[in-house]
Amino acid sequence: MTDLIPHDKLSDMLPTGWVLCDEGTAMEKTFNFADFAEAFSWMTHMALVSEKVNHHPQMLYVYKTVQAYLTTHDANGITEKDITFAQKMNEVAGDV
Ligand SMILES: C[C@H](O)[C@H](O)[C@H]1CNC2=NC(N)=NC(=O)C2=N1
Repeated sequence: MTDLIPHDKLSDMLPTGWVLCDEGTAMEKTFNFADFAEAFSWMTHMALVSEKVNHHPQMLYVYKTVQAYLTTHDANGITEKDITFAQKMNEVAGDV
């Protein structure tokens, strides 16, 4: 079982652009890409990464904007897995 990160520690651990939501049980970020192809390629890349690490974000796209949402369902809150995955999302997306 992956451990929940204590709520008071969470804010300092969020990667750039990510914010807490759902009463601190999840985190989200909106990515704005140059065009649809960029957005969807990134989503596909992240989907393949999520399969590799067995941790799956929620992603909602509207044309070239993607809202990413992370929580650890098994723990009903935010764990290291979410923080690490969010960092990876930022890294792959670049400065968007
Ligand atoms: C059975 C499977 O390993 C689990 O359901 C994994 C899959 N991907 C997951 N993704 C996320 N975001 N949270 C989980 O708890 C989780 N658990």
